Amino acid sequence: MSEQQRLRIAIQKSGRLSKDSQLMFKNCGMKVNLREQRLIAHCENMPIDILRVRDDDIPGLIMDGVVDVGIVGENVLEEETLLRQSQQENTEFKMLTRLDFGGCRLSLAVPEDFEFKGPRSLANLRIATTYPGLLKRYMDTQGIDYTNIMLTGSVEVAPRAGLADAICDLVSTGATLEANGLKEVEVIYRSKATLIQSSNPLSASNQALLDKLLLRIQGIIQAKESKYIMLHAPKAKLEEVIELMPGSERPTLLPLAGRDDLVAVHMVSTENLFWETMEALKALGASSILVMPIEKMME
Ligand SMILES: Nc1ncnc2c1ncn2[C@@H]1O[C@H](COP(=O)(O)OP(=O)(O)OP(=O)(O)O)[C@@H](O)[C@H]1O
Ligand SMILES: O=P(O)(O)OC[C@H]1O[C@H](OP(=O)(O)OP(=O)(O)O)[C@H](O)[C@@H]1O
Ligand SMILES: [Mg+2]
Repeated sequence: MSEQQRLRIAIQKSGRLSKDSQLMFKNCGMKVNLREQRLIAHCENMPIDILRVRDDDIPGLIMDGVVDVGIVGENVLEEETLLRQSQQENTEFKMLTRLDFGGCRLSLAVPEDFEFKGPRSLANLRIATTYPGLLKRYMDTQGIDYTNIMLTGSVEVAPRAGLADAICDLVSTGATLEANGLKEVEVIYRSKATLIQSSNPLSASNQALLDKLLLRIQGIIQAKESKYIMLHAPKAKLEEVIELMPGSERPTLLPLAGRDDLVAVHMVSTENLFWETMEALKALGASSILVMPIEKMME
């Protein structure tokens, strides 16, 4: 098959989304040798090429139809969309699915000793960010003037370096802010990684391949969120036990050898079973409660 006909997927070369993107494709059954530091990696068992680029380039590559599919944070996607809209450029793409990694928030943060009494406290101050479009949209809705200081990295250092009074940057655990003597004061955008597709039509075979991959990806996400639960329950308390199990519409009931008073209950739960629920189940007389991970799922 020629290079042109292979499905082209762009992922971040190295950074926060790289490992999870690679693992997701591996779990989909794709065999890709990414060990070499090459821009393009060929999938050995499917007609797919993986392009490894900086995450900032992925939305543009999709919107310009240079690659077919991409994994990128919603923050970067939305920022590129705002930039392109301001330049009257094409912003079309198809959102395929939100993924279960790359969760973070874009927040305003100020030095610990800054007296913050709401976004108004930032009026006419300098705010350093890598996301000028998202910051402007937020400040415009608040009706607050400010000076944008564009930085592509080390944003958290800007206040200490005297470059800015506040920052607008990505936060996950908050450890980076704390290490730089800053406090988070407003969340302006919540983001996760997403799978997006170019709006250019694919060949029938590539579209079929993508549809298959998408089902596998959704199966992986669903499986990660689900648990297989097994327990022994007293027959007399069965209704109450089933009531307590999360998403327990159709449990399987099995007889237990030599025990007429007990029954085994098996079910797939779409949620985790919390300790509190396990304790409540035990209080009802349930025993041998097992909560097991599910690797793959197809409904
Ligand atoms: N602390 C975090 N926890 C989880 N996800 C994050 C975190 N920080 C960023 N992300 C998400 O991962 C994406 C990539 O983050 P990363 O810091 O690797 O980007 P980068 O430094 O711009 O990389 P590149 O070199 O590809 O431009 C972000 O746009 C965001 O969607
Ligand atoms: O709240 P935290 O858990 O500390 O995470 C936030 C940090 O993570 C990201 O940077 P990353 O560590 O990916 O490095 P980078 O600045 O080189 O992109 C982001 O830009 C923040 O700096
Ligand atoms: Mg980047």
